[in-house]
Amino acid sequence: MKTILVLHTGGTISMSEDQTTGKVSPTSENPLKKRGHLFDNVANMIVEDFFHLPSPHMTPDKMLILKNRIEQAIAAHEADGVVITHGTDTLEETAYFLDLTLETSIPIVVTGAMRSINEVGSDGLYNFQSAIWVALAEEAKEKGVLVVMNDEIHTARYVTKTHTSNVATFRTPTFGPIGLISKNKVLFFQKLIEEEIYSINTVNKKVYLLKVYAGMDGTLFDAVNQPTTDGLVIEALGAGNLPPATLPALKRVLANNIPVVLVSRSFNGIAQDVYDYMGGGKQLKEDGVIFATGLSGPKARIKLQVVLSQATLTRSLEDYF
Ligand SMILES: NC(=O)C[C@H](N)C(=O)O
Repeated sequence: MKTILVLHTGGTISMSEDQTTGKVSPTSENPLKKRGHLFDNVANMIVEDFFHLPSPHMTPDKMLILKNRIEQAIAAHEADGVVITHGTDTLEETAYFLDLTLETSIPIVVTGAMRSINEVGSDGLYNFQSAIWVALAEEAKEKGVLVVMNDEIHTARYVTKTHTSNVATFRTPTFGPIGLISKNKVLFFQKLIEEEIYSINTVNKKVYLLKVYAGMDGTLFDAVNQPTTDGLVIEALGAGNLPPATLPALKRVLANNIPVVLVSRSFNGIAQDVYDYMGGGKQLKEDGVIFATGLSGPKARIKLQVVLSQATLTRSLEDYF
């Protein structure tokens, strides 16, 4: 029988709702630990209450601690797969951080819940069970970090939370899920074309994220243009365009050798340097802005932070995106 390492980090999957007030609060011990017997004939389980965090409290430093624990388990051949339960608000960022920093072929699966453990129609135990099945599946090997929610299997790289309350909240824009679970049967129908792994031991780079809007000027660009800033990601308009009033401040950021990575604020599609007008993507790229393909703003920020945290860069920063 295979062994699965389960690392609980908190989130609604570990919370309970006060049936009178409707308030959802963390529990002292993750309720899923009491349901371990459901997997007695399925897998050996090593279960750790690793963090007790609502996921808005998750930080890159904590993601690194989680990564190091998993790395230790991999090196010690402690488990055949890993399941991490996590709050959904920042689940996609932790999953992608692990995807970029863990070198392993074993399944690493992240899951969560949109309803607390004692709510009618709670999805936590169901998602947890699905995550265990995926972590046990041979086909889940060599697939990078996976996010399993609501019967779907997504890559950590592209999945995102799209709804504040719906159990079907996790979607992959443009491409869709790479697999599904149906009555505990795990099916894959896609996989990532290439993997990216970066070895890091620290993650203290200051990388900011700005969302662009109609009529935006350079105020926020000037605000992040500091000697302590290591990078900037901008969620630009459409295919990758900016309002002209942002350009002088953007040029001041670039002149201070602060790398600027651009993604689109649009949900689907990719950023492309197409338009040749003031503020158009073609001119931004010529000015040195790096276009990231297919990533969301938060994902591009995680990636820039990880890439800059390596001991050395083996190629130009642009070649990493
Ligand atoms: N569904 C959830 O887990 C949301 C919760 N606020 C969290 O991210 O911890």
